[in-house]
Amino acid sequence: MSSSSSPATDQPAGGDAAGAAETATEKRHIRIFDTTLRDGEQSPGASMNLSEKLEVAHHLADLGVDIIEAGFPIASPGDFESVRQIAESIDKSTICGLARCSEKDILRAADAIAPAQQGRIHVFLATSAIHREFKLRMTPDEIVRRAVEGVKLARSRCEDIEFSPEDACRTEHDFLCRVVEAAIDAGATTINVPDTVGYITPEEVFKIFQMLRNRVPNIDKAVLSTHCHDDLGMAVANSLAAVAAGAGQIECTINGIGERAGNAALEEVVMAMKTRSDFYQTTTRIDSKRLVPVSRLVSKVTGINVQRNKAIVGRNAFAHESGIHQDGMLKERSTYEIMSPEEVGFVKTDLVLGKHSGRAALADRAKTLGFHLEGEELQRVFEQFKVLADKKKEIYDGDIMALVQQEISGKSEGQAWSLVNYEVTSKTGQTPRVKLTLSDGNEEKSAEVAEGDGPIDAAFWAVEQITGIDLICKEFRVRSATLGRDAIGEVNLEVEHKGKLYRGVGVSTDSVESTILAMLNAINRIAGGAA
Ligand SMILES: CC(=O)SCCNC(=O)CCNC(=O)[C@H](O)C(C)(C)COP(=O)(O)OP(=O)(O)OC[C@H]1O[C@@H](n2cnc3c(N)ncnc32)[C@H](O)[C@@H]1OP(=O)(O)O
Ligand SMILES: CC(C)C(=O)C(=O)O
Repeated sequence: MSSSSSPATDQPAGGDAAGAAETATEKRHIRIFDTTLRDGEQSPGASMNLSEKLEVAHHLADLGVDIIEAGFPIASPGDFESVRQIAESIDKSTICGLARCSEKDILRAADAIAPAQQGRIHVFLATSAIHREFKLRMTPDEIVRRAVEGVKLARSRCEDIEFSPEDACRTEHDFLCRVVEAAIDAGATTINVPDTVGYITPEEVFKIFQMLRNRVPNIDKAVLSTHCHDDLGMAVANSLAAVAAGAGQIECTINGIGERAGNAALEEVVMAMKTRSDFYQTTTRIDSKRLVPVSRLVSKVTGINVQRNKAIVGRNAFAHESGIHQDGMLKERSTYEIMSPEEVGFVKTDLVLGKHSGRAALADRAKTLGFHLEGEELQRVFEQFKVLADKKKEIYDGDIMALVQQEISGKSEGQAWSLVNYEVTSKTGQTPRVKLTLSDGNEEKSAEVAEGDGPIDAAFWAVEQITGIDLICKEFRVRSATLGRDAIGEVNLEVEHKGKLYRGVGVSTDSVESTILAMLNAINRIAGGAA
């Protein structure tokens, strides 16, 4: 797609080695608005606890994200608290809270972002005929009045206001122009144009943005933003079409997680604009070398795996399997590689850690993987590292990531159950037996059970008996964190308790122990109120 705002060069495509030259045109800065902690968390089963959200927010700020949508403060006290704490502790990015067009939502969002150096309130109200008639039951005039009131109230509490006409891409053009003009007059500084249901095509997005720029008289007073869902697999293409038509902000999530099929993937839109800056003529503040570590972190804390062939961050994204490709790569990498693995943060490991490594080497390795370990946190991970190093000869990056993730996920509030010791007996043809001792933080409690189909089932019974918390296991996944027979086994659980879903993760070289640790992680989330 070509346009006056995105001049394509007439150079041959193919990166530096192919000789493509950049034009002298000044590049447009595109703001990256990350909504992993809000829309991303709306992925079924992806809820994060407070410490996980804080960790992700710090990584997003280090990555260079301009705006972090930290949550929907009216949704729950936990959401409010996480937005407030993120606003309090991050000054490198703008911190944004979402609100419906209602007084209580807007005031709650304003209070949550109040501590931020730079705060934003994001007010939304659906505008399409389907949403107006069936969901909101409001007339077009009422929609305009509510949008104006909402933006004005938000603006009385904060300078930086984003307004989203939800389902904008299915809204009648005349009405969309009317709402957008009114919202800007009321004080909106960013106008986001969401494709809420992932219905639109790139050509149509391009025309909508062009139409808004041509028809809304005050459009220059606001930054235009795009927010695309991936129901038809076009979220990234649509976001880039919006940029080509003049959008100045992209809303996206790490790994493309989000409601239903997800949102536009941050790493994909960023690397498309970077690799094809000759075409898009845009820049971002994103430090691309941090993309892989942040992708791994989000995958770990949400329990949503990244598919192997996922663009940019998938394990196979830079793997060249076939002979002709390998031959080309050996002769000249740019024959088959349009960007380098190092550029997006894949690291080559030459330092292998083991039982003789100290804190400095561990902290350094963790830093390369994107984690800043210090103080008590470093000490706790170091202790786990030494226990592991006694069992395994060599400790790989995957092991370190698994230990750090366990540390982040384990930091939940309130009473914390922990494993003291266990013994398991399992023989062919006999019911397994588990002797288990846990600590609730004050005292140790033990149980011995002979029940279940196997040692893992027996461990479930024993944990339930001691904690008094009933769990229905909905999903149980074991994967090895690294290669080799002595690899760490990582257990990811999804359990139901009183109708709500909770996740848990546990890592150990022993799969029964990983299971018990994953159950305790889920139980501590239940106790701490984080799904
Ligand atoms: C497109 C998006 O992704 S928007 C963000 C979606 N995210 C979420 O919904 C996650 C968090 N949500 C929640 O925790 C809850 O839905 C809450 C706390 C916000 C509201 O809960 P409840 O008060 O029980 O309302 P419920 O969810 O059943 O229904 C939503 C209500 O908000 C109204 N509403 C929806 N959008 C808006 C809006 N932008 N402005 C004003 N009202 C709205 C609906 O019409 C409905 O009102 P009604 O109950 O009078 O029919
Ligand atoms: C709140 C808005 C921006 C949204 O998430 C959507 O429309 O998908």
